[in-house]
Amino acid sequence: MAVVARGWCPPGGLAATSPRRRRSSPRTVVGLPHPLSASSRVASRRVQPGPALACFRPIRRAAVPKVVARAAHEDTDALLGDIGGTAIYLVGMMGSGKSTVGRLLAETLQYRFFDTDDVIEKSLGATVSQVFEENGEEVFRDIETKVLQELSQYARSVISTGGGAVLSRENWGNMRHGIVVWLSGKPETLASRIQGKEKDSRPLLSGEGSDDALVSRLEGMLEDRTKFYEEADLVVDLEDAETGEVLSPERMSGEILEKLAVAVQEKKREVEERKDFTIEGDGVPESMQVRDPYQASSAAEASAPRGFGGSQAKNGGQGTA
Ligand SMILES: Nc1ncnc2c1ncn2[C@@H]1O[C@H](COP(=O)(O)OP(=O)(O)OP(=O)(O)O)[C@@H](O)[C@H]1O
Ligand SMILES: O=C(O)C1=C[C@@H](O)[C@@H](O)[C@H](O)C1
Repeated sequence: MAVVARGWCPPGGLAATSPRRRRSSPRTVVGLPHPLSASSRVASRRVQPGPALACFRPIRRAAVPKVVARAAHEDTDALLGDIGGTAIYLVGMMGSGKSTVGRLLAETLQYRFFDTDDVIEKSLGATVSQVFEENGEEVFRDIETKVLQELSQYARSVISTGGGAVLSRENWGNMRHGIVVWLSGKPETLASRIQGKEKDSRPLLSGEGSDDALVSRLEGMLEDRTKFYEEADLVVDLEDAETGEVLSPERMSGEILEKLAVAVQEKKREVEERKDFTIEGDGVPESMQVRDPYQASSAAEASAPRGFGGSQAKNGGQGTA
C-alpha cells in the first residue's frame, strides 16, 4: 500500500497521518503550532515537542567552560540582536552535516531546530526511503515544499533542509525569508560519511555499491546542483582550504557564526548606502545584479527572489563587493 497517494494531503495536515497526533489546525501541513499563535510563543521560550515531532527539541546550551561560555554568550547576544531572529537554512549535499551542524548552531543561538526530512518522517510515520519507494520522488518533493513553506513562518529557527530542496524555485521563495548557508564539501568527504549503513536511508544513493560508484554518483549530483547551491547567502567549506583537514561539527558551526556576523555588518552597511543611492545612466552595479539558475544564463532574464542578500556563496560567502 502506498504511504501517501499521489498529490494527496490529509485533512489537518501531514501530522494527521500519524496515529499518535491529533488533528491540529486545518491550515497547517505538518501540524506545528501557528508561528504567531500563543502556543507557538510559549514554544519559542520552552519548546515542548509532541511525540510525533522529535525534531522539535528543546535547545540546551553546550557544556563549555564558564569563561568561554561568557565570551560566546556576549558574542552570540550581539549577533542575535543583529540578525533579529532571522531563520537560518542549511543547504548542501547528503552527508554535508546539515543536521549535525544545525543542531549545534541552534543550541548556540538558542533557536529551534528543524530537519525537514525528520519532520516529513515523523509526520507521515514513514521513512524518506519508503516515500520514495511507494510514491516516487515527485510526491516526496511536493511534501518537502509544503513542509518548508510551513517552517518558513518560524523565526528563531535553524532549518536543515533535504539535499534536493534547492532544486525547487518555490523552496527558494520560502528560504529567502531567512539566511541560506551552503555546507560545501568534496564528494570524497561526503561519501566517507555516507558509505555503509547511512547509504540505505538515502534512496538516491542506495544503488551505489562500491566506494568509487558512490563518489561518482555524488560528483554527478554535485555538478548538477552546484548552480543552485551557489544561490546561498553564505558558504562554509567542509574542508580546511589550506590543510584539507575535514572540519569538526563544532568548527563548522563556529565558521557559520563568524560569517553570519560579517554578513550582517555588511548588510547593515549596504542598507545605509542604499538610502543615498540613485541610479544614473544605464548600468545597474554588478553587486546589485542577480542571476536566475532556473533560466538560461542571460543577464536579461535574471530575476530570482532575494531576501537577505543572495548569491554571496559565489564569492566565498564574504558578501558582495
Ligand atoms: N563535521 C563532521 N565531521 C565528521 N562527521 C560528520 C560531520 N558532520 C556530520 N558528520 C557525520 O556525517 C553523517 C551525515 O551527517 P548529517 O546527517 O548531519 O548530514 P546531512 O547533511 O544532514 O545529510 P542528509 O541531507 O542526507 O540528511 C553523520 O554520520 C554525522 O555524524
Ligand atoms: O539530495 C537529495 O535529493 C535528498 C537528500 C535527503 O536529505 C532526502 O531529502 C532525500 O533522500 C533526497
